[in-house]
This record gives sequence, structure tokens and C-alpha cells, in this order.
Amino acid sequence: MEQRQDSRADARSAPPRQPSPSSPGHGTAPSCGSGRAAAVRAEQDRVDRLYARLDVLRERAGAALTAAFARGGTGGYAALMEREAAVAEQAARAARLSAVENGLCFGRIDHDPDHGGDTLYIGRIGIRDDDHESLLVDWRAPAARPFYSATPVSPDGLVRRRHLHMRDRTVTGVDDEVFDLDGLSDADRRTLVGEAALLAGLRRGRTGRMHDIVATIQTEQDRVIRSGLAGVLVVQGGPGTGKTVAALHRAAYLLYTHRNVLERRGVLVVGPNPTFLRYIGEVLPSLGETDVVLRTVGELFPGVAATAQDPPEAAVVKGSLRMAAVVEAAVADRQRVPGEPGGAKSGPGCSGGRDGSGGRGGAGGPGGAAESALVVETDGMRLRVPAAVCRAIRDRARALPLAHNLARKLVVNRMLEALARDQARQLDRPADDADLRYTAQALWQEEPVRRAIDGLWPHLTPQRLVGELLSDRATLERVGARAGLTEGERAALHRPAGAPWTVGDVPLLDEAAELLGVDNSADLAAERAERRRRADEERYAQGVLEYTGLFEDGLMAADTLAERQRGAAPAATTAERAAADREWTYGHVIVDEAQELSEMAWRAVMRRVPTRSLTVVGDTAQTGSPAGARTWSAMLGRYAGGRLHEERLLINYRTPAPIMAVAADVLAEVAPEQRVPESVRAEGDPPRAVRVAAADLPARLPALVAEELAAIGEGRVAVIVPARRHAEVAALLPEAAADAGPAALDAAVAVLTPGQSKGLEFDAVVVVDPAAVAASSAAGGRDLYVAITRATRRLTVVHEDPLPPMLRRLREEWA
Ligand SMILES: Nc1ncnc2c1ncn2[C@@H]1O[C@H](COP(=O)(O)OP(=O)(O)OP(=O)(O)O)[C@@H](O)[C@H]1O
Repeated sequence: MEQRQDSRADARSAPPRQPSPSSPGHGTAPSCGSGRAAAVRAEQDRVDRLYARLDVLRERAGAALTAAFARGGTGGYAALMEREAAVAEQAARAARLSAVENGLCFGRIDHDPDHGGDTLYIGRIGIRDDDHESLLVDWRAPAARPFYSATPVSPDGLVRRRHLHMRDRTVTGVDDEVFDLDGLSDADRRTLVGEAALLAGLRRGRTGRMHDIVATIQTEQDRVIRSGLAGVLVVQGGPGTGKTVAALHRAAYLLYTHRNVLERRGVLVVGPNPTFLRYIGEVLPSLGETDVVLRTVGELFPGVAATAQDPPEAAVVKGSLRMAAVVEAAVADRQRVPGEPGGAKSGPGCSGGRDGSGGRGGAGGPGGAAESALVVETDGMRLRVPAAVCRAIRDRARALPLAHNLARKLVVNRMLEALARDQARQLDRPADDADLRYTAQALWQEEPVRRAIDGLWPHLTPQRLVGELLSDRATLERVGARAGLTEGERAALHRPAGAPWTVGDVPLLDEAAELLGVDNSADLAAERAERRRRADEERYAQGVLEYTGLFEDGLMAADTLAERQRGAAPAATTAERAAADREWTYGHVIVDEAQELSEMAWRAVMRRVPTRSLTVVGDTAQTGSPAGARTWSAMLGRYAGGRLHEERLLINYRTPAPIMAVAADVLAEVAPEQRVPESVRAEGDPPRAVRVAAADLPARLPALVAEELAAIGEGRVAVIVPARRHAEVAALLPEAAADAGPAALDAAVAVLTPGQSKGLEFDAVVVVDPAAVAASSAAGGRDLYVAITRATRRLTVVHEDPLPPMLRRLREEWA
């Protein structure tokens, strides 16, 4: 027999019910009060033992870390590497143990006799005693699964699930769900209590940082979190359904379950903007996982941190997959032959010949391709390589399976050889191989020669290629037309030289980097020289250590001292190395607010995860970017093959039902095919619309915001405005955080555009000028939906014009 003793329901079938106000979180069993106290006492004993054990483990980890630091220092490179690895491992262990102080243990499960009848305690990490007996089961371990998956219909072998409520190291309450009353002893019956842990958590004011939810993960979320590592998992769900928080717990779960693979390759989380990444940044560390890289699309290309957005017309073109062909054509455009228009892949063109010397190309002037030539004036000679030879060299270089900068070596060598031959011919010398090589080397030292060859096949950085492409109308015209862009599209791409990088530029830079490649022969030579220098420095540092006595104390190794003397950073973690390396491939990639990514952005993301092991979370009803996703299969089908699996989250943990009813009307208008998530919290403050005469807004808005602050007590207010009114409204609220930077998370009041508010949540939301939000772009209605669903408790809509029909449910008040 199954019977629930608390107020929660199965998240798979219906949202949890509210606890009865008279006995919030209490069970129905007799002797509730004394049973509860006894249960709390018993659990406190257990928790005391767990913390005592945690303290012992921390002490040991600290000692092991000190020992690892002291190791080595004299044993050569291998010993140093070994020591570095030991230090990193012990440091990670110490960090993990210190991260779990709060809420170390949060639950307990009691199995029925047919399933062993044992009791397990569930916590943030697994803890064993010195005899290897399990004291605490890691929430991610298979044994912990029933804590999240058991339901009255399918109790998974449990008779009871208990939540422990903690303040620091003290148990303040317990909250039970009983699945089989017959399976409990009389003593157990007396301890029956119930408290809606989930609802208690959801009612708390928001802090501006997302918290972990290990104690209250719901069944549908658990399914997402524990899905297998392989393939593309798409998690589609309405606002507030816990997509983000579930995806982060999934990262922690995958790191635990597949630590060998993932610790080496790392996990990448891609989010929509730096503020969002800061908002979610504490979840994984609080779960003891630090080896995760958090990046926006604008930061995927190391060395560039783009935050600027393109105007919608440019965003659409830049996001289109056709830009891959444009970038390819831009590279070809820089592989030139005198007498041909830049980089044309076939046939002679009509533009004049190019030469690197500043003189006119070709003996016969710029009249025709056949007459063109590369002409270089050096040392009083006029060296000449006919266009046909240049073309043969270029075509050979293009045929190599090498990126542009690597194939350049062939072009340089062949062109130097051709120039050397011409010099020998003019001097009437025999052209033997050794002489030619010698002359070629000498020519390479000549500035005019280098310039001439650079003119035909330059060394290019992605920044130079893309920057020059977008800022030069003639190049854009030529390259864009060749790659099939329309005149309007070419015009939309143009922007002034030196303009800041936009988020939409970053996938283009990444594409360019692939095609250009990195000629690292100079780097390798520098590295060899650096290694020699390092060995010298270490020998010197060794002397210093012996002299100062630090070496005998085992406090510092010679290489560490040498590093410090150079001011270099200490050895990087996997996450640090991955973040700095554009070509790093991750073990798993999580993309949040994934509906915003363009086709080109997906191309850049997929490059970083060739195994196609991804978690993609988003809501196509919230798509704001004109280049974003309308359906997941259209966006991801080409990468996932048959391995695209979709899970849906249907329950809203953020926004109370009265506010969701308003949002539902908007959704019905902008994305009628989408299902409105059902709110966990059925009750809440009624949302309101306040009509304000335009002239009164400067006085009324600050007053309304002050009212909201007073109504929520501790908590945060967002004022969400259409982008074009952002500055005006921010000026009315001088105390508020006015930009979308991280300060927006810490301030009591933040003024944000709908796009900036995406993914965040606030206790109270004031939407200003909803009609303008809805009309601001083709996705304006979706922006309004996003704005409304940021609220965890209160919603106010301030409008000067009549309310848009989709907000008709709001009762109007004249302020
Ligand atoms: N099982 C849970 N227990 C406690 N809190 C939860 C749970 N699931 C979600 N929440 C809370 O609900 C809020 C919304 O979650 P989250 O931001 O992950 O939703 P989302 O689906 O990503 O929303 P959006 O699409 O609007 O950005 C967060 O405060 C989160 O901590």
C-alpha cells in the first residue's frame, strides 16, 4: 500500500500541492510533535557523526596537499610533472571537501524489506569511515536515485523518503513522505512528519545567485540530469521549469559518473551573456565541481570577449550558414595572381595586375592577364615572375590539404625560387640548385620581396581577415557576390573599420581560424629556446633555494621559484587550459538559452565537441534573436544524426499561477503551439497594470518601484523596458543598476531590456511600455513573454498607451 504523508505530489504527473496552512509540512501520524522532536534528535546524532568525519577527511586532505607540495623539486622533469599532478589532485580533493559544508546531508531513504530494508543517507558527496563502510551516499550515485525517482505510484523499493532541514550543522526539521505505511514499525510511525521542502525553498527571496537544488530535484528533472553521456539531449521547457538548474546538475552528475573522460577533456557550459554566467556561476562549485568552463558565444574565440550585438538585419546574415562560404571566399580572395581580381577561383579577371613593389605589374602594363606579372624592384634590378607562373604556384598551394597560413610556406619558397631564376637569367648566370637556394634566401631578407609575396598570399590572422572583410565595401561586394549573398545582405554586413567585435562576429572569427590555420613553426622554435632558458633559470633558482634554506624546508621547488621569478602563472587546470585553447575539444558541452544561437554559432560550438555529446537547453517560445532557433530539429538535425533525444519539462518552479495566466495569454498569441508550464505555486499576489500619463512617468515610476521594494521586503526588483527606452527609464531611477553587467545581480533594482533579463529571475518585475516591447521587433511578443516570466512573486505592468490586447487579463488602474 502506498500513502503520502506530506504535501508534495509526483512531479511527473502534477505539480506539487501546497501544504495546508495549518500544518505546513506536517504528516498525519499521531504524536506528531514528540515524534518530530525525537526524529530531529536522532538525525542530529547522525549528522554530527558525518561532520566529524568530514573534519577528519579535510585534515587529511590538507596534510596530503602539504606533502604533495613538498615532494620533488630535484628529480628532473618527470618528477616535477608527477608532483604537479599530485598537487592538483589533492587541491581538487581539498576544494571539494570544503565546498560541501552547507547542507552536507539533506536526505535519507528507507528501503522496504524486499529491497534489503536498509537506510541510506544522501548528501553532496559520498563519505566512508575507515573500514570503508558508507556513511553518506553521493546524490549522483546510483544508490541515491530512489531519493529522486520514488513516487507513490512507483516507490522504487522505498518505504520512506525524508528531507533533512539544516541550518549550518544543526538539524532544524525533517519532512517525510511515506510510500508504504504497513512497512513501517510503530516507532517509525510516531516520527512521521512532513514538510514541503521544495515549496519552502521556492518561497525564499531571491539572492541574485542561482543555488543548487540537490535536496529537491524533481522526478522529471532527475531524468534529464541522469541521461546518458552520448548523443544530443535537448531539454525543451517553458520559463522557470528548471532547465538551467537541471543542466548544471547534469554537468555535476556527468563529471561524477564519467570522471575519467570528463576530467581530462573538461565540460563547457555556454550561456547567453556574462551576467547570466555570473548568476549561475556558484552552482557547480557548491556541488564541488570546479573543472567546468563557462563561456558566452562571444567568448568562444580566445582573446576576444564580444558583448556588442549586431542590428537585426546584420545578425540574420551573419548567423546564416552561408557565411561559411563567405569566409572561405574571403580567404580565397587573399590568394592572388597578378592581373586577376582578388582570389578568383577561375579564369582571368579584369582588374589590373598586382605587384608587391609598388611598380606596375607586367611588362605590358595592366592591359591583360596574359601580360601581367609580379614585378619586384630590388638592388637596382627589376625581377619579374609571369602571372602564369604565379597562378601555377597558387593553384598548387590551394591543392595542398593545408590551411592558408601553412600552405603559405610553399608559395614563399616557390616565388623566391622563381625570382632567383629571373635574377640568374638577367645576370646571365647558370641556375644551379645551390646558387638558387642561396639567392632565394638572400632575396627573402629584402623588404620589397617580402611585401610583394605578402601581396599574393599574406599571412593572416582571423581578426585581420574578418575585420578587413566587413569594413571594406569593395571586398564585401566582391567576396559576398561570389559566395551568393544578395546586394541587401552585403550592405547589411558592412560596418566601420575598428568597430568593436559583436557576438555574431565570433563564429566568423572561428571559421576563419579553421581556414587560416596557425603556422606555429616560429612558436615551436621559440618554445625550444624557452626550454633551454628555463633549464638555466631552474639551475639558478636551485642555487637560490640552497642558499636561503627554503629548499631544505621542502617549501618550494626550483621550478616554482623560477616560475615566480618570471611572473608566470602556475600550472593551469584542465578548465584553464581548455579556455585558452581555441582548438580544445571538450568531453561534453552544455548550451543554455540555446534557442538564441545562430546556425554559425552552432557550427562553432560543434567544432568543440566532435563526439556530439551535448545537452541543449532552451525554449523556442522565448527565441529573441532573429537568427535563433524556431525548431530544434532544423537547427541541430544536421549535427546529431539520429542521436537527438528530446526531454520536456512541464512544471514552472519560478512564477506563481496568477502571473503565468497573464504570460499564457501572450504565449497563445506568439507561439500558440507551445504548452504553458504549470505553476507549482497556485497562489500569489495578483499582477496589476498601472496606466500612467506620459508626463507623470518620471514621478510615478520611482514611486511604483519603491512600492514593490516595500512589498517584497528582502529581494530584488527588475524594471524591464524596451531597448530604445532603456536610457530614459534608467535616468528616472538613478539608484538602480543601469547596465546588464554583473552589478545587475547585486543591486536591489536593475533596469534591463528583455534580452538582458533572459535566464534571470527577480522577486518583483515592473514591465514598462509593454506595447513598445511587443512592437520592437519580429520577436517582440516573445520578449514580452520573457519579461513577464522573470517574476518569482509580483508583476506590475506600467503603460502610457492602451494595454496591448494580449494583456487584457490585467485589471487596469489609473495611478
Ligand atoms: N527542483 C527544484 N527545487 C528547487 N528549486 C527549483 C527546482 N527546479 C527549479 N527550481 C528553481 O526555479 C527557478 C527557475 O529555474 P531555472 O532558471 O533553471 O529555469 P529555466 O527553465 O532555465 O527558466 P528560463 O527558461 O525562464 O530561463 C530557479 O530559481 C530554480 O532554482
